[in-house]
Amino acid sequence: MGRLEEPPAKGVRELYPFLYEGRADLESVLAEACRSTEEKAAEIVRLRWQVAEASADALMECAGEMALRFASGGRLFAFGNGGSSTDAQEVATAFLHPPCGLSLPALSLTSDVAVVTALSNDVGFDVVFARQLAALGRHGDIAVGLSTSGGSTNVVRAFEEATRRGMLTIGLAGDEGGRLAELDLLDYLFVIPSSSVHRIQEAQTTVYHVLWELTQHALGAVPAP
Ligand SMILES: O=C(CO)[C@@H](O)[C@H](O)[C@H](O)[C@H](O)COP(=O)(O)O
Repeated sequence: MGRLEEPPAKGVRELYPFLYEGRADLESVLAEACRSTEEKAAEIVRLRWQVAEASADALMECAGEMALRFASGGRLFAFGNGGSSTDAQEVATAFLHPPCGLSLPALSLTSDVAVVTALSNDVGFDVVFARQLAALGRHGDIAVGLSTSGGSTNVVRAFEEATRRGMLTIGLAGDEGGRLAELDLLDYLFVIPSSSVHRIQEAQTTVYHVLWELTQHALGAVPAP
């Protein structure tokens, strides 16, 4: 990989003089930003290796369980807050409308603004996912919850509801797993060992894309990864 030490300075000062107003140090700031970008890229590679090494067997086993659920008519429900809410949407989209392989029934519980706001307004944000699972979830379905801290109450409550309903429960968390790890509630918990919310979110994409690929393979829809 080429080094990123040099800032993209050529012509920048001429093209965007307002950027430099009152910022004599901007070039060194840009250089530092480039260096730090390279370090972050290296960190995300390291984290992905760590989670792959620590969880290879669990990922394969989990994907096998997911394939069994889908083959028996199960559906996947994904949920999370903030950046994890859009990750939940990507999880659902990847399973429902993949670039190749089988289209599988999957829904994000973060996507319907009317449902999310009504439940939050009328009942409380803590139950925004649990209430949806109480209405939609059935024995044999799959719950995928993402939380970088592992501590969001609405994610924990959703998993409690999913467990009551006999759903397969799969959590993605960061750091040391937070409350999701402490509660020891889940069938599978994949932890990204970082305290950076952004690095955790980046590594979590790899976890759920690998789960997607292994599940499709277990269903005979795509070749072995
Ligand atoms: O980091 C971002 C966006 O990248 C934030 O929006 C972040 O997702 C939000 O603060 C969430 O509410 C954090 O919740 P959680 O991941 O700890 O469950």
